[in-house]
Amino acid sequence: MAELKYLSGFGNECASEDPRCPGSLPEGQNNPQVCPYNLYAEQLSGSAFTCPRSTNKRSWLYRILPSVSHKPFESVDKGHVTHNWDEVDPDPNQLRWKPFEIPKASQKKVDFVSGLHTLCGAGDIKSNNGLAIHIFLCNTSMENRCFYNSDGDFLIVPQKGSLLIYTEFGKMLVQPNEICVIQRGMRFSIDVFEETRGYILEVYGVHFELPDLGPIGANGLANPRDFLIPVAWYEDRQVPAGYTVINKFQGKLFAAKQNRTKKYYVRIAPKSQVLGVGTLRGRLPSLRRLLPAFGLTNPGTVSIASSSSLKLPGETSQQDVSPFNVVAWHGNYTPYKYNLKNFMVINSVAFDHADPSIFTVLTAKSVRPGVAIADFVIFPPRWGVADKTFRPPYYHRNCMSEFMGLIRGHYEAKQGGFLPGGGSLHSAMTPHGPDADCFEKASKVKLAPERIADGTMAFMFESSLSLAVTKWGLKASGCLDENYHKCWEPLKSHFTPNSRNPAGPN
Ligand SMILES: O=C(O)Cc1cc(O)ccc1O
Ligand SMILES: [Fe+2]
Repeated sequence: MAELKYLSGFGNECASEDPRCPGSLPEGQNNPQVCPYNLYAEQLSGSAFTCPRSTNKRSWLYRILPSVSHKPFESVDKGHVTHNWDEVDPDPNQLRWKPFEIPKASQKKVDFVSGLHTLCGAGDIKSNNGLAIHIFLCNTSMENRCFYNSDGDFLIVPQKGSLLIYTEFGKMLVQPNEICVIQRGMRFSIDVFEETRGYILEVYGVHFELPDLGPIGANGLANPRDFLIPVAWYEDRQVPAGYTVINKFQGKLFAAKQNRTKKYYVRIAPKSQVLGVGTLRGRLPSLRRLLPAFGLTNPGTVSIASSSSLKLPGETSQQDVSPFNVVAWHGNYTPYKYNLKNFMVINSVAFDHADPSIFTVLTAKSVRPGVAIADFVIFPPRWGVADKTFRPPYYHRNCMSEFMGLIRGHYEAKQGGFLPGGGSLHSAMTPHGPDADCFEKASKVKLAPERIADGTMAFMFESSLSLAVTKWGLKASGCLDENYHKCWEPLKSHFTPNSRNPAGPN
């Protein structure tokens, strides 16, 4: 596959034309009476029209057919997708999952959508407040079907296998150690190349932002220029077997077939005699302009009908068409991707363990200052240099809920048991921290500058909401590690009431 091109800059106002149609973006206005190349103009609003400029998000898409060209949506099986946070009784225990099992392609073909499994979540989809964490486990590309989410934004973290994502804005290749965000309403279809696994953080009603930097200054953490946006790409592809648009709406799945433009037939009124077929893509006004082609000069004598009963012999009246028919777009509401290797790590260079908020890549803010619906936090490779310090994560209890996943390598707070493709959940105020082995090692080790987490990448979805685990998460996944709590059992008292031992071995 030829290397894909991208635009760059987080939240930028971008503009892109498929090079096959130069000049396809209207000049100086959004809604010309007739768009270049006779495209349709369609706005995708990602914020209320009236949001302040700093949070206002919308894009204009110039496309072969508007998205509204589809048959009615019908409810379909939602598999393991849920927004029911009362499926099982609450469980405050530390939870850990072994790597979630990917179905074998030889046994069952599963694509990204049918491979979605909701693990936990909280909040309310209908009032646009909350989040869900899903695991995707698939082995097959989405074939002539795309997906869009009416409920929220998807932050997708591939862990095994690359994702080639077709979107209305163009194509993105997202490999493990990269992440992408597909915002609410954007249609996408995913090709995979092997048995593929990853994590999704879905937030309802808000969009991800870069965290404020405060005293850090103007640069650092995830820099805006490293966020990549696809360039316009279209296909004018008819799918005789039917193209299916899948929609997640209020937590349930629906499917609709997407129609090619109805053909319009020109007849002489009142005899209903079909004279000929009009353009495939034109709108009615432009069809009227075609009338001279049928030798008709007086529009008063004709009517234009779309009824398939007027079909000419050999004509099909409707065919299904790819939704990736956007020839050009402009705006600031787009999908984007980011390579985690570009994260500029800031950390303690003197002593003590800083809070993991220093590793925040993206945040989805709540209305309470400093309190996130969800943060996406990573634990990237870096130097550990803190003097006289217990360097691994500290023991703690947190009013926030912490879901962790591992893309590759191992995590600094655990010697074993937390594996790539697995996960852990430490709920609100549930105690957790380094396992016994990790504590013993880190409190004895001679401190010197050391590389931490080289070749590894753990991450955390941290939320101010109290997360409920689903039935799939607790039972059906079959991956829950019943022995997780045992990793802290060997922790022993080192209390020496008669010796203060202020600085440990150093
Ligand atoms: O629980 C965890 O492993 C995540 C975490 C890491 C860290 O460095 C400090 C606090 C914290 O919750
Ligand atoms: Fe923690």
